[in-house]
Amino acid sequence: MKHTIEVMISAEEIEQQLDILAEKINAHYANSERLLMVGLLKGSVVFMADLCRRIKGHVEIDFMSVSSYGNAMSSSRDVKILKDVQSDIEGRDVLIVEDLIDSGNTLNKVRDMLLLREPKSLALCTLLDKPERREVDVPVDFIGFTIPDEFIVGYGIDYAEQYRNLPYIAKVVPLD
Ligand SMILES: O=P(O)(O)OC[C@H]1O[C@H](OP(=O)(O)OP(=O)(O)O)[C@H](O)[C@@H]1O
Ligand code: HPA
Ligand SMILES: [Mg+2]
Repeated sequence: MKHTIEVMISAEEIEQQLDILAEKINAHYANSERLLMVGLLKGSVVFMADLCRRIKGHVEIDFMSVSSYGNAMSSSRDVKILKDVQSDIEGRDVLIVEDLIDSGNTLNKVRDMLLLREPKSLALCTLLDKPERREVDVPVDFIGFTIPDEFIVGYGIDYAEQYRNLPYIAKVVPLD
């Protein structure tokens, strides 16, 4: 598809919001002994790298890979688990770190799966939330930005694997 991109959230705005988000997360986990942050590959990698460096105390990171979009622009609803976490999460405080919640299918599936393993607590953090697109309800504890129904790229998020390296968030604008 022929398209262009337009900046939606600048790198400076992301930095500022990460400071606010990290402050909330640090306060929430002030008494936690071994917080485990679980990022969903690949989209959350950039966000995870910036967020985890702002979290205090003993923190571990791990990753899962699930995929529902492939190279398409809409969710297939059929969320596939491609790589599981390496850590045993039973009895742990677990924070899922996600770049974007759109339909909610990805996080809903991951949440259900991780809850079966009986973590001490399970919370969800997303940089971007697109509530207008929600198909399933997911309880989100920490949200960076609530955004309108636009297709987003940058800061880890792709369109057909392109644009993950952008330091800002942009929207994809189709050209005819
Ligand atoms: O709320 P949903 O409608 O499920 O969509 C959100 C998910 O879709 C994207 O991932 P994708 O499956 O494209 O994989 P990627 O992170 O490797 O790009 C995005 O990074 C979220 O993980
Ligand atoms: O807006 C989006 N951009 C990229 N990937 C996505 N997966 C769900 N929504 C999006
Ligand atoms: Mg993607």
